Amino acid sequence: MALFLINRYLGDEGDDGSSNESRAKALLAKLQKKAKVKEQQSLSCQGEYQSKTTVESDRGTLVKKKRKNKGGNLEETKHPKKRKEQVNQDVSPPDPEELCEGDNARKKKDTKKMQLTEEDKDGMKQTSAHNKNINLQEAAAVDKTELPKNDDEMVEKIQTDQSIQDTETSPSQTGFTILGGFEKKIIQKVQRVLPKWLAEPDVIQRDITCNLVPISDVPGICTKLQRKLESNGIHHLFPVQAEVIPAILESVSHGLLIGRGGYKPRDICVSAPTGSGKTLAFVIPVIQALMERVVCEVRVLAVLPTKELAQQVCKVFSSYAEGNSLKVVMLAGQKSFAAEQASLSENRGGISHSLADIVVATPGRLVDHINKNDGFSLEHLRFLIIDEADRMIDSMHQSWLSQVIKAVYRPRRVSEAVSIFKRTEPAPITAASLSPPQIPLQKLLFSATLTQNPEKLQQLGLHQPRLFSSVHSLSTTNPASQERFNFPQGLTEYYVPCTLSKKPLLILHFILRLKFSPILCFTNSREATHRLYLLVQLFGGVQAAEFSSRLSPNERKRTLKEFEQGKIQLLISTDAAARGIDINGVKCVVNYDAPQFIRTYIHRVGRTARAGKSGLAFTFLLGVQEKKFIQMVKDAGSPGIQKQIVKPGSLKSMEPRYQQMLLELGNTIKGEKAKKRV
Ligand SMILES: Nc1ncnc2c1ncn2[C@@H]1O[C@H](COP(=O)(O)OP(=O)(O)OP(=O)(O)O)[C@@H](O)[C@H]1O
Repeated sequence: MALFLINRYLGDEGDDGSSNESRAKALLAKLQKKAKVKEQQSLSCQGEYQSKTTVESDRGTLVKKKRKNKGGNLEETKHPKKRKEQVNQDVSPPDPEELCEGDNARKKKDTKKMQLTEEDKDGMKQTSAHNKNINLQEAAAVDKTELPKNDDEMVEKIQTDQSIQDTETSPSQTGFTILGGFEKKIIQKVQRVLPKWLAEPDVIQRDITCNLVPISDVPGICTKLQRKLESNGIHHLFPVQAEVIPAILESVSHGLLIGRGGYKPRDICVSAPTGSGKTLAFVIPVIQALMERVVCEVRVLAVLPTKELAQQVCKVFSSYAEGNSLKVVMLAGQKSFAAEQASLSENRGGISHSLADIVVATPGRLVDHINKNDGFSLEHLRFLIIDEADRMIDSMHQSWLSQVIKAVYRPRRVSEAVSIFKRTEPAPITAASLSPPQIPLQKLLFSATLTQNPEKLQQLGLHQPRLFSSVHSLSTTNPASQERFNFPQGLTEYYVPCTLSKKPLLILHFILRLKFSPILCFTNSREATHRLYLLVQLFGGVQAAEFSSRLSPNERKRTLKEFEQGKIQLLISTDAAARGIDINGVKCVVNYDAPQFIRTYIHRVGRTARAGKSGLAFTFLLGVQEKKFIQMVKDAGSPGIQKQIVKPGSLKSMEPRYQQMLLELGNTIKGEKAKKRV
């Protein structure tokens, strides 16, 4: 028995009425199909039966007999099928319906047969009752044999059958009370309900160029850092920085030990477009918070998904930590484990001393140090920065976060573990003296595509989170079928309809004829990246390079540097360069392979049009991809993606060379494979 029913939000698919309508239509079509099969079976069974029964003349006699019995029912004469059924009853041959009908019809018939036997037993020979029974039998016969002429009739028939079944089993008829079971109810549609902090964010202006804030107007930034910013060519802060920097600074206004009013500070989440300056939004306040520290301990940990991103963020931290005696260490596997270990701590007089204030790490290497490096302690950690937070949530299966949290609350030294037995000077007892101050751990999350899925965010164990977002469309009940994001203001998006074989020619056309350079070109796999790179190399005339996990970390570092220096015109990459990478001067991004997910698209195209500049993004689309892709981009809140047609004529002159190149490519790939085997 159902005691209660939980209506649960089952995702976005079922939200719109149109999908319900289409489901109903599909159901109806299914029912109609079943009915047709049943109809055909019934007809074929009747055919079988007809061949078994005797000649037509017999039927005529029997019909007459029946008319006599019933006082000449005109209806009967109008329906040969009904007549046939009556013949069956009178001569009692095997019922053709029984041969092919389902259980329900058989059940109905059995019930009626049972009724007749009871009457006989009781000696009820009243003619009226008998006639009534015959009429019932006739009705059942009509019900069984009358076939619908069209689909509507069939649906009606199914409904009538259902209602007959319902009345047959209804408790009022049987006299029994049926326990349990479910009443048919319309399932309530459940809307997604966002928690208040997600539904009502602090709004960030998304237009960078019109909303620059002079550094001196932003409260809390110390003069030392103001000067540092200016010396780095930054005179105004971007909207995300003007909002988030004071919020973080406020949480450390009473020092590193307690938050405002003695409470644990709120965690901060930031969702702002690509290239809007999120890195400085955490670097500046965190450096300022640590400037007054006396003992060197790891107080800031920034976690990033890739080596390249860790390197980039480490560089920004180092630039602003310079001159403040703060030490920044990177744990991303660029150096050997032992070298990283040596940069983290040193042993003096048998005691391990930290050599790092700020650690920038990738999750894998971080976990290695937590588990294998005794000199690495997170017990003084004050800020945990999670950049590219949505991606980091997805990599939570590595359980890096739970390991960090465990390390934060695990005392390093045995003496500190038993500090409860330490003698303290007698003093008046207060709430504060009974619970010694603890360093609060504050989480700072940043992403251009921060998830609004509360279940995913819950994995982070956020404390009274506060969201800063440039997406305005959030509401407590979100009717939108997809999450919406903000695109950089200066970005212009195009899609180029094409065929698979024309794609390489198109990219060559973009670079050689249209003179788009430098181009950052994305494919969907490292194999595709390598093949396209070889093809462009064979064609000649273009300074190209590839960027994927085929390359060693050092090769990747060098490639990015050369691309930034303008030595590479075309960088062909996997999604390894899609997130966070800040390369100055990328004017054009090409999605050679259309991305499958909207987040991937947003991050890829976000490598251009950064820091308020303008940029172009082209996506090559095959005919089958067009509709779905354009809808996906529209649903995500894109201001508009335009069609860009490249006429086949403009590629023609490159075709002979291209055909020759394809043959050469085959040989090159064969050669590479042979080399690998050796
Ligand atoms: N106030 C500022 N004035 C001028 N340039 C700035 C300012 N703040 C940041 N920048 C520059 O803007 C660029 C983009 O910044 P950043 O990499 O922090 O963006 P982001 O929001 O983290 O982007 P993504 O989401 O792609 O990681 C960088 O080159 C940075 O130096």
